[in-house]
Amino acid sequence: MGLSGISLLTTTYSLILQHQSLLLCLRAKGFGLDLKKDMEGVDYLSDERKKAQFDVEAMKIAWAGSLEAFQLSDRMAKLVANDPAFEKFTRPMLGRKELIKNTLRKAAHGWKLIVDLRLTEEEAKWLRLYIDEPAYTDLHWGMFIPAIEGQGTEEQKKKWLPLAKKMQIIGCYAQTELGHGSNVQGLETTATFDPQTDEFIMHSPTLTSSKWWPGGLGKASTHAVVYARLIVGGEFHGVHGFIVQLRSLDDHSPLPGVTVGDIGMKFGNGAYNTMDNGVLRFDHVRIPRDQMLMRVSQVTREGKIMQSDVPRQLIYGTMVYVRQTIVADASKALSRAVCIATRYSAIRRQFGSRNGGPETQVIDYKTQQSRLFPLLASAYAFRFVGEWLKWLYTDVKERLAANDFSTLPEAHACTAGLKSLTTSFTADGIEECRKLCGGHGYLVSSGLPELFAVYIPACTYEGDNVVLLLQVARFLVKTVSELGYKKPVGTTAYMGRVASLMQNNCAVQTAEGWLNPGAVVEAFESRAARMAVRCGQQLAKYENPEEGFAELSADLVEASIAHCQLIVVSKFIEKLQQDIPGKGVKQTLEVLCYVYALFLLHKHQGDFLATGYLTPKQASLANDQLRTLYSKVRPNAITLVDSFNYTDHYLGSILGRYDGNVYPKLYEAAWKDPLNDSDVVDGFYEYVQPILKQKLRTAKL
Ligand SMILES: CCCCCCCCCCC/C=C/C(=O)SCCNC(=O)CCNC(=O)[C@H](O)C(C)(C)COP(=O)(O)OP(=O)(O)OC[C@H]1O[C@@H](n2cnc3c(N)ncnc32)[C@H](O)[C@@H]1OP(=O)(O)O
Ligand SMILES: Cc1cc2nc3c(=O)[nH]c(=O)nc-3n(C[C@H](O)[C@H](O)[C@H](O)COP(=O)(O)OP(=O)(O)OC[C@H]3O[C@@H](n4cnc5c(N)ncnc54)[C@H](O)[C@@H]3O)c2cc1C
Repeated sequence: MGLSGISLLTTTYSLILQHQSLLLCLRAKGFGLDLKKDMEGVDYLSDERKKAQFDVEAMKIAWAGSLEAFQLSDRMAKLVANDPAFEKFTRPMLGRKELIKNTLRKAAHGWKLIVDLRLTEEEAKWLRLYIDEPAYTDLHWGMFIPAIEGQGTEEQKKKWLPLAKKMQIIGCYAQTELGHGSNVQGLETTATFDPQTDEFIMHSPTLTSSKWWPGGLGKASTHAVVYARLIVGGEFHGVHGFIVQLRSLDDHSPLPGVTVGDIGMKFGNGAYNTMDNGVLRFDHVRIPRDQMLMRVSQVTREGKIMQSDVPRQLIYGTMVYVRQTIVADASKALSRAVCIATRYSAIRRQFGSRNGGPETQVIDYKTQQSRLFPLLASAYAFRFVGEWLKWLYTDVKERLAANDFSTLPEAHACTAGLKSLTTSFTADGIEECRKLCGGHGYLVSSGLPELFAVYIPACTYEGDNVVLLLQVARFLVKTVSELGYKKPVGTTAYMGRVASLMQNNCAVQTAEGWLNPGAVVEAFESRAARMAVRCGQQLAKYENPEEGFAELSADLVEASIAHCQLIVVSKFIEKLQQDIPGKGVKQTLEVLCYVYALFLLHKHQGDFLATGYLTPKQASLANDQLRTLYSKVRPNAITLVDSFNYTDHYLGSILGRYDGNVYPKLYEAAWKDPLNDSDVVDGFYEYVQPILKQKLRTAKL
């Protein structure tokens, strides 16, 4: 569609919106309510905002990472929120075809803004984030381009990146197959070198070899990085990436030998159904030899395999990159849900009314606090560990460019483990936020059902969370087994003090004693070290290490979780050792840091007790301190979620509105449902009236 088509659509769309709100006013008046009068301009959360004990503007900067990052993100959020083309409230009601067309329209409008306003890549990334609709562009920018950047030679990058970055081609990341996802080495698609023609022949030999799941593949992509078994001279040489054109650049039809389509509807309405996850089969499709991504291995014109000195694991490098971005995204998704649940918990009142006065705000119930505040603290914890992981990834990338591969295993273990830990917790956390909002949380207009439906596949894509924790376990077991002769570094450096961590027990004697970063870190280090060493000792009893690993895998997963939780706690504490300006900002973050750590300690106290590091009394003191900490969070709760700086557009939730004007807006939204277009429902005369009018022949009923 041309750009004039897009603006016509936008105008039509805003006319529809105006028409809807007019209808709504008339209808509401019909019920004797003047909603317009009640609704506008009042901040129902202003009393809550006055309770803040810290400088909210400074906290916004601490959350964003820097003043520049805050300003950039704020500018992009407002650009999207103020543009009617990005309206999203009708999304859950659209059929699949309309949904995809709507997403294509938004992506085109987003691209027009990027070009017209000359946005930087960083600005464009935030723009796409705030458009808040999974689209083929996520995979094009998030995986296709990084795959070429990470695995292509300089020549290949020179050829393909300009085309991709100007969007003259659209690409996706085609790795997973119908029969193979986690086991990448088990992929069946073949790329056979033909020395006669200097080409690879891409082929899907079985049904299970069909590519299945790649986002953007179904309908949008013209190209893909396809992962396939390299076959040269009749021999298999491992899985590699190949750039393959799938569709004509003239009319978008599939090229000869290519069968491609969408895999069908996914969980939830709207949600991830805006994405065209696809299926792809090749029937002996030929591509030039130079379309194999050749940074790791090269195939020469003569059909020789040449290995460069980079490790073959670099073929998995795009996954390391994306797992790192997924950790940063976890804090965004969790903070959105928490923002909604916190604001609504301050508006919602139940029970406790005295002398006809108002009922109690549900946020004041200790049970509500003990469920909500750890999620709030976790959102901040994930934000800071995400920031650290980005630093780690940047460092590894620079080292790789200089052919230093020493930190790659650590980067793999950290990205895999933290991706798993943060996405599992966030998925559960969003669902908990829905429950914290009672019945209204189940309404689509709360924003929570769609957020949940969009988010949960994060536990599966980019590596199933259990499979990834098992990777961390391998890394830990290796670290433990090498302790006698190799000094552990990075996130496993604490293992170097394993003797004292195994012997020393917790010294905390009072609830206040837990407000000590050293005591907290030592508790998490001791628990993680003891669990890893215990697994190592158990493993040593097996003659066949692989058999032992499989047998003990559930325990190994728990040890990996303990290690990853230690990383998150430590990075939060390290963040607080930095200069954080603004009245009360650091002190408030310290409270959240202790909430995060002591909540985990309470939740997993079985581990801490079983490893013998804590006594039941010390565990109980931690819980006492947690209650005190919740009281400290309470006055700051609303402003802590305001500090995320989310627009109402991005939140997409009536319950989470900034002004707290929940009930009139919920009432208004109900009347926007198409079912309320008429008083008598379609189908009434066919299916309901005949029942009402029936004359029963027997008197039995
Ligand atoms: C602005 C950015 C926006 C981004 C937008 C993105 C939005 C997201 C949308 C979602 C898109 C989703 C995409 C996908 O899902 S793509 C497909 C992802 N697939 C997977 O993740 C598959 C998971 N499986 C694997 O990663 C591996 O196969 C596995 C780790 C399980 C390894 O299996 P296996 O044991 O068979 O391993 P190998 O024999 O091949 O290798 C073992 C050694 O290699 C090391 N290793 C493994 N992985 C890595 C890695 N990624 N990096 C570095 N090293 C790695 C492993 O530790 C072993 O090392 P040792 O031999 O030394 O022990
Ligand atoms: C929304 C979405 C988008 C996606 N986008 C893409 C994309 O763009 N490109 C792409 O290539 N792929 C994509 N994928 C595919 C995704 O990467 C895979 O689904 C994922 O890697 C998991 O693999 P699997 O489906 O084979 O799960 P399986 O490995 O079959 O997992 C099934 C179960 O087996 C368990 N299991 C598997 N192996 C082990 C083991 N060794 N030990 C113990 N338990 C095990 C798992 O824990 C899980 O419980 C996407 C998937 C989804 C849901």
